[in-house]
Formats: sequence, C-alpha cells, structure tokens
Amino acid sequence: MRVIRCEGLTKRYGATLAVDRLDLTVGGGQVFGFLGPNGSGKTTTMRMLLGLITPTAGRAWVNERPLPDPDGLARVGAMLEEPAFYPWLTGRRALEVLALHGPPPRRRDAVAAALDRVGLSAVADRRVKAYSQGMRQRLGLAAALLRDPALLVLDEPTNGMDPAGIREFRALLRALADDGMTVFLSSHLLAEVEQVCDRVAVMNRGRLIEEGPVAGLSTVRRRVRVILDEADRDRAREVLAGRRTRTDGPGTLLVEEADGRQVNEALGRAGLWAREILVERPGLEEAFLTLTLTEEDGHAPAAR
Ligand SMILES: Nc1ncnc2c1ncn2[C@@H]1O[C@H](COP(=O)(O)OP(=O)(O)OP(=O)(O)O)[C@@H](O)[C@H]1O
Repeated sequence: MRVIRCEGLTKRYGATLAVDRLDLTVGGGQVFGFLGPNGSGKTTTMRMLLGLITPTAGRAWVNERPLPDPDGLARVGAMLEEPAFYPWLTGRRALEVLALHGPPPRRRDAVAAALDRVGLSAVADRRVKAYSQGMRQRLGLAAALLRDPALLVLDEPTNGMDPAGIREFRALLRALADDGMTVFLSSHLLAEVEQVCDRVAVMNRGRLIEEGPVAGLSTVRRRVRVILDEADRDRAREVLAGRRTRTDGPGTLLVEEADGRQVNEALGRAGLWAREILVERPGLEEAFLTLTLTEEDGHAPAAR
C-alpha cells in the first residue's frame, strides 16, 4: 500500500519556494526518513500531508485518499512540535483528556495501550511536570498513537533528547514499523535516520535530491580516509587492494564505499597502524553545507 503519495507538491510563501514540485511515494510498514538541513522544506511538506496548510500546486494522497479528504487523515498520528501537556496532570490523565476530544479511539483501553506501547505505564500516574524530556516525547508519541494510526508523522522527534533517550525512541519506532505501522520521520541528522530507517528521501532547498534505501544513496556514501606514516602508504594500498582506493597526498589513502572498522582491521592484521581513520560522507557534505556531524557520526574507532 502507498501510505503517502505526492505529485508535484508545491508550497510557496511569497518569494520562497518552501517545497518545489515534490514527487514522493512511501510504502507501508516501514520507517521512512525525511532528511534535509534546516529550512529544506520538511516541516512544510508534513504540514501539507496533515491537511494543516494548502499546497500552492500539486496533489497528495494519504492512506490512498486524496487530500484534503478527512477519511485519509483519520488514521494518521502526528507529532510536529515538542508536545505540550498541562504539567499538573498525570501522563495518564493527559492522554484521557486527549482521548475525549475528537473522534473516540477505536479501543476502549486506548490510553492504557498507548502508555504501554511507549513504555510509560510505570510512571503514568506521575505528573507530567516530573517527566524527563525523553518521557515527555514518549507521552507525545503515545498521544499520536491513541487512535491506532496507520501512519505516524514525526517532525524531528528526538530534538533535545539525550543519547540514551534517542536510542530508546529509535527502538520504539522500529517496533511500531515491525508491527505494520508506517513511520514518516524528519531529521536534519543523517546519523539519526540511518540507524532506524528502511528508506530515506533527501531534501535540499525545497527539492527532493534523492530517495531510496539508506545504503544506496550517494548523499550517504561513505569513504574512509586513512592517514599513516608516509613509508607505510604503498603497503597499505596493497593490503587494501580488493577495494577502491586512491592516494591523497604522501601519507593518505582514500577508500571508497568502505567501512571504517574493516579497513582498520585489515591494516592491523598486516601490522600497519594508521595514525587516523576517518569516515567521510562526501556526497552528504556537498549536499548539506549546514549539516553538523557529531563525533559518533563522523569518526571510526581509532586503531589500538
Ligand atoms: N509560514 C511561513 N511563512 C513564510 N515562510 C515560511 C513559512 N513556513 C516555512 N517557511 C519557509 O519555507 C522554507 C522551508 O521551511 P521548513 O520549515 O519547511 O523547513 P524544514 O526543513 O522543516 O526546516 P526546520 O528543520 O528548520 O524546521 C524556509 O525557507 C522557511 O523560512
């Protein structure tokens, strides 16, 4: 099933083309990453898909229904901004209040099921003001899950979360997709989406640059830069002969489409110790001039 389909979807704000003729199809039961630097049009696309703003041109379908048909949107859960809850309510009460507004959830135990799904049952009777940032984000996710959505639209959901919270949140999204839900997730950090997404679309300045499985994208292509003693360079090149290598200065080798750990291991086995092994993403750097790589994202473990 095509859960999301856009044809020439466009949104213009005065002189700004926020989204420029977007053609995109997202199939069901997967985590789909919507990647791009700040201002590339991700939020605007999501707002159009949720029927919150009207496209300037083009068409879109959600759950196989043309927008703005409310039936298509009935089974969509969304979290577009940091979720806001009354701090004095408990997590459970906050969800009960939401369940009372709008169409009734299909399950009578929707609140308990959503709390359980996001792992908040044990703290459901604490007040929201005592929740950590990660717990609040999970409560936001529970709110989006209340009406059994087929599609979950999440705009930068892990913004402001700590690394442990991000890991838990990723595992949660993966589990939802494994149960058949489609998760459409935006981020400006490649490291965040590549670990959880089946496919990725890359946006830049309102336009779709690429779309496909994470490993196949040229914007996501990896290259390993090996910096060694000058005298070792040519032997290292022989050791790595099965791979696409080239030299880049007297003590540097570039290994295309490689994995930092494997390169490190191959060199170590041959008794060659690199000074530095760096994983680079040349396509990404070209595409995302504003992207900030984290240390975890940009570096392979050093040789020991
Ligand atoms: N309501 C609006 N009025 C005018 N311009 C807007 C409006 N909403 C978005 N834009 C502009 O459209 C472009 C795309 O913005 P959008 O928020 O969709 O990008 P984004 O990829 O979601 O970025 P971010 O990660 O910062 O949210 C930006 O240039 C933005 O300034």
